[in-house]
Amino acid sequence: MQSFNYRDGELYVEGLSARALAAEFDTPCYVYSRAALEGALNEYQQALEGIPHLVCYAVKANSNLAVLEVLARQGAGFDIVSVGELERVLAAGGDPAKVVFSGVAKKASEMARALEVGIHCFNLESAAELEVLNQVATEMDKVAPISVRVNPDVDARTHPYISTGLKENKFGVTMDEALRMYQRGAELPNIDIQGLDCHIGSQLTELSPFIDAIERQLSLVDQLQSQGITIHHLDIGGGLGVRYRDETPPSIASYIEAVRTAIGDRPLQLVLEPGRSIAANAGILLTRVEYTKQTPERNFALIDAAMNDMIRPALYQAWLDIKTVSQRSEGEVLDWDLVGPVCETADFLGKERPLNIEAGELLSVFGAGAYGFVMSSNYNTRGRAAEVLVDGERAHLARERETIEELLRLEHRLPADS
Ligand SMILES: Cc1ncc(COP(=O)(O)O)c(C=O)c1O
Ligand SMILES: N[C@@H](CCCC[NH3+])C(=O)O
Repeated sequence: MQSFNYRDGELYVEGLSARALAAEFDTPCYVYSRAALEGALNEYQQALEGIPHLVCYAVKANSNLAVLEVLARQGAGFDIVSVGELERVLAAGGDPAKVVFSGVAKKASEMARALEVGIHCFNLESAAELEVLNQVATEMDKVAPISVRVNPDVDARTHPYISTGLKENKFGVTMDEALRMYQRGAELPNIDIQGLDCHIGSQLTELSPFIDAIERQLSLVDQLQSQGITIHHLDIGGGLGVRYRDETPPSIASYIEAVRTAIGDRPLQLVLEPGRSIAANAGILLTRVEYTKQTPERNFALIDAAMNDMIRPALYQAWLDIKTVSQRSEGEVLDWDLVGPVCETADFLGKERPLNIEAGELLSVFGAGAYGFVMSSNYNTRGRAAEVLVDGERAHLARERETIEELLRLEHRLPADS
């Protein structure tokens, strides 16, 4: 069943009308579908049946506790990039033994916490980080499980800001450097070599870059084996794209099929770090048109969601589908620029969208479940939107709307005598 669909001209999220959700939780407001989250994770799990695997959902895509809880209950592991994300996973009941820790600049204190709770693996991104981790582990009398993240210099053919596997990107290390890091790691008593890691970018819509990267990883696995270093798991990262407009990414099943073929019958546990392909199409952003303003050049719909709520159009020129929550039979379809209240010309969610709208209209921004709320900010002292998780006929307030009092609470006036 589609989690977001129109019935009798009205948008529904599972069993609830979007109009009713907006009335209850106000706008702007993110709405996630539990069934859609579970469905996407299940697609991965089913496609991976029969081989040892761990699906580590990339928490950065959508880190709401209720979302993490849904995925943890279905057996997901988690890919984290900060101690903050680790605490979220723990708070949501996630299993630390299924956590992989990515990121180019982990602090010693973050490593210590991850060692304390016993994560599955640290994905190391530099030789310097290996030394720091060994030291932290030694001080704690622990052994740290590690992978080295290689940068295979493969073009992911995605937006340059979300490509991570080219040699000019800051991520990972070269194949040669990885080899040296494994040799060094094998000598260190508080380091336990477990895997080999790679993540070449996000919103990939073709299979070939993934397969190229995996083949390069596998040749390193073989080279390491010939030197007596055994790799137990292959972490292929995340990155599978979704359809926002007219993209035709491979399905989860065909992606996994291609990966399985590339790996063959090697005795490797397969670790994946999907984020967007689980969360993007499990969420919408509801927003209301406050005013309309028509000029000789443009038709502006001034909406109550802004770039601080959803920055992807401004940052990556991302195109998100935007529709009215109620399909109207009367009125006229015009091309509208959907712009927010923030004082930036880049503050738009869509441009020249053919829509039939008037002031007060409710709109739904689709594909907003990943890299939406998590990238929001308080720019222009705007409290961040509420987040709601729909489960069948029930709506669960997953995060309250931020109030201005809460925003001011962390700041302090100067002392009166200064
Ligand atoms: C290391 C790492 N793993 C996983 C992901 C998740 O990627 P995606 O949301 O494209 O699946 C990212 C983000 O690109 C990442 O940087
Ligand atoms: N934030 C990006 C994806 C980056 C993934 C993190 N490595 C987006 O919204 O498309």
